[in-house]
Amino acid sequence: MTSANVAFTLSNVSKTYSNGTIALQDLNLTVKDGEFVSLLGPSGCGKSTVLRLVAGLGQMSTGQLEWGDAFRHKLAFVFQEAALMPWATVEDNVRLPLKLAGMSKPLVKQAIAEALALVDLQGFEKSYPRELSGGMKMRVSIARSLVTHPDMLLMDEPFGALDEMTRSRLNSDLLNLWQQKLWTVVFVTHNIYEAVYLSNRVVVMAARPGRVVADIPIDAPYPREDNFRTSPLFTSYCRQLSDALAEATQSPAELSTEPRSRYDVVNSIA
Ligand SMILES: Nc1ncnc2c1ncn2[C@@H]1O[C@H](COP(=O)(O)OP(=O)(O)OP(=O)(O)O)[C@@H](O)[C@H]1O
Repeated sequence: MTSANVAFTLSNVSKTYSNGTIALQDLNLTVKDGEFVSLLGPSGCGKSTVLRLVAGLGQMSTGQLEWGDAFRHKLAFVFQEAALMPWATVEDNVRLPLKLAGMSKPLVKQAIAEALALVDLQGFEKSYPRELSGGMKMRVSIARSLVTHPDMLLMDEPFGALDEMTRSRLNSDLLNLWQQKLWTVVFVTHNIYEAVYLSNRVVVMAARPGRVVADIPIDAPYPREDNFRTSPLFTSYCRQLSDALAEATQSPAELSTEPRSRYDVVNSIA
């Protein structure tokens, strides 16, 4: 892989919080420009810590983060909670990052309109969060992230609190947008089906200490139609991830020391 198509590399990263919790130990991860990578793993395995370190929110204890040459790394973070200002309209919520950046008024108006169109919320500019469904609130939150035209989305379980139907719809819409906009996406989830449906690669992590235990490419073409979700290929990837997760929840003593090779895992599909 040339450095030109690398978005970022985390090398030998460890993170110990001030209370002594070892959140990550010796974690290595390279994400390519334009890739959709999911981080999947049990609670507490350090998925959010990885995202925060990539976003520059907090310092690693050891190791390094290197950005690829061609990558502009204009980042946007999307959290599980929509975290909208309840007293502000949809457009005022989406306006917030632009206001903080001091953008001029005509450009702001256009940027808000574009961001709301991307998430299919035209016509809801004057609505308040209390008038919206959970899925719509999450769309507003995503619009607020997209309004600054990021290259990379760091998404921390953005659809974890939504019902299955809404999650599935937002998954499809996110994939369509990703294909149009050529973002690099790092997506944290607990949900195997979501990870398989969305990703080029799923990185499985284990806890205590947080580390990578499997790195599984999802070799299925895009666009991924709804029938991908019911295909034998989809089921076999879900099974592999389920096995890797079961391994991830074993105690460290029971695990092999090397991460599973992505090719070993792919070869075992049949
Ligand atoms: N600010 C902090 N101070 C101390 N410990 C922390 C802090 N943030 C996270 N941790 C601990 O670090 C470990 C990894 O946390 P992290 O939130 O990264 O995991 P996660 O895989 O994202 O978990 P979840 O899926 O539950 O969100 C956990 O044991 C957590 O309790």
